[in-house]
Amino acid sequence: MEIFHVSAECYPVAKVGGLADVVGALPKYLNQAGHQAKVVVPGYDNKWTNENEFDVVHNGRLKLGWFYFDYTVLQERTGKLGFPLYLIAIPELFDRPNVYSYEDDTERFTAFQIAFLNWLTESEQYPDVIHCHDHHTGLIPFMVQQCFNYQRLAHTPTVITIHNGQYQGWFGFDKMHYLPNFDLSRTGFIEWGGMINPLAAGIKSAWKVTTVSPSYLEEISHSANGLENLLRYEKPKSVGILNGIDNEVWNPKTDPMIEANYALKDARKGKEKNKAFLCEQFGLDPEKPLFAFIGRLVGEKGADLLPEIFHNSLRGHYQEINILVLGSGDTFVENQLNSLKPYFEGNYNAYIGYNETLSHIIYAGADFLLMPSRVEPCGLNQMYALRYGTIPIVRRTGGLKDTVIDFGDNGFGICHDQASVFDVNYSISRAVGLFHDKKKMKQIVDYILQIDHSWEKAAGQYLAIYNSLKQ
Ligand SMILES: Nc1ncnc2c1ncn2[C@@H]1O[C@H](COP(=O)(O)OP(=O)(O)O[C@H]2O[C@H](CO)[C@@H](O)[C@H](O)[C@H]2O)[C@@H](O)[C@H]1O
Repeated sequence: MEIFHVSAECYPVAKVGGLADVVGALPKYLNQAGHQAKVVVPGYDNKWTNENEFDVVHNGRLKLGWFYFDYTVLQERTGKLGFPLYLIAIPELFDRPNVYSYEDDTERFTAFQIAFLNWLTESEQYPDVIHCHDHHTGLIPFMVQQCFNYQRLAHTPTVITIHNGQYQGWFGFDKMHYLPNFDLSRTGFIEWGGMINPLAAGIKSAWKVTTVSPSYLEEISHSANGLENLLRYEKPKSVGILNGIDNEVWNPKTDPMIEANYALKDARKGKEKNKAFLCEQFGLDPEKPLFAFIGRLVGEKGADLLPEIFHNSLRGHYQEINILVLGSGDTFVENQLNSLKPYFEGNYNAYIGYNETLSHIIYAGADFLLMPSRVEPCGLNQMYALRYGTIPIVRRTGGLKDTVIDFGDNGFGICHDQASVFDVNYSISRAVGLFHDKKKMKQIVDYILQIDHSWEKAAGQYLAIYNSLKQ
């Protein structure tokens, strides 16, 4: 079966968060299962693109409202990612280093989607499935079905995966002329709440909707940033599939980014070496439990709670614990996290920014990983933590609820119900107790190192969906 995955991100080509990890892994596993899964992302002007080689496979021109843009489709030459990778280069819109947060993001991602469909129709490619990811590609299922230019693709099954329903890509009807012509009586398919809503358009028009965990599918029928009623209505065509992780990239035995590699039998030593490295880099004490947070510093992740949580725990367990943060996002939170440093020197540090290598070393060297998320559609960090023998401390929500069981319930993690300062401080206190129970700690670490969250299972569930859509 031939499947095109279309996305704004793909690891290692362009990564902002977990979307990239999924799009960089799932297609590889689909190919290993004997299918032809391909990935299409915009051609950004970033390090990865500049360091790799491509062949031009198509040149075209697209119309966006009153403007015309030339675009080129480039194919990565070696196939080393485990899937054919195509970049759609639209120099005026994507020749920039970052993935998002430009004023013309609406124009950029609408043009990207049009270019993708133009390319398929002009080169007469008819895949078995087009799989879209998040709102940046949510207009594709609509355009395939409704735009006159793409009539020949009208019967191609489309799937949309919601990685994060908070962001929907809204824009006004003053930009409706960006879309290629369609029967205006179908305008309802792109509208939600008086705006053009690309995520809603994807949900309405795609043949199947998937969310990245079963619990998240339940949650979004009552909390989805305005899309609750739509998601409830579309529930019969929706499925929750828990993400996997790329066991080749995230493998403590072979990971080239960490200080010392390890497996089950030498996990204690290996983790100690990584912890020692981190503690030296960040002026922390390797004898004390190390708590870490990795992620985007935004409300969904509970990042605004972190400064108070850290302040309370560092005072309550005075000089007994270490805390290390890696993240970027809300400037106010970034400043607050930085401003804690002088008060708790030797026990607390923060790296404000994005650093892939450091994230791997933290998963390997920390004892506990904090995830006080308000919303967590799946969450990959807790699965990476488990893979590296680090105990996750999570709020029971979305995918966190589906993947972590409290050690008090014969499980292996620490769970709390509220995204509140009190709940997290209490969980940290429980973790300190656990850390000093060496026997229990070893038993849990040995157990979690053997949990398998690889993509094989989830890839099989996606294949079952694709097969059910076969014409
Ligand atoms: N400062 C930093 N430096 C280095 N690495 C950093 C970093 N900040 C984040 N990361 C990395 O980015 C990824 C984050 O993935 P998540 O799944 O936790 O969240 P995200 O909210 O981006 O994804 C959304 O999509 C994914 C995929 O479906 C869902 O799991 C999730 O719940 C949903 O919110 C991890 O690989 C993490 O290590």
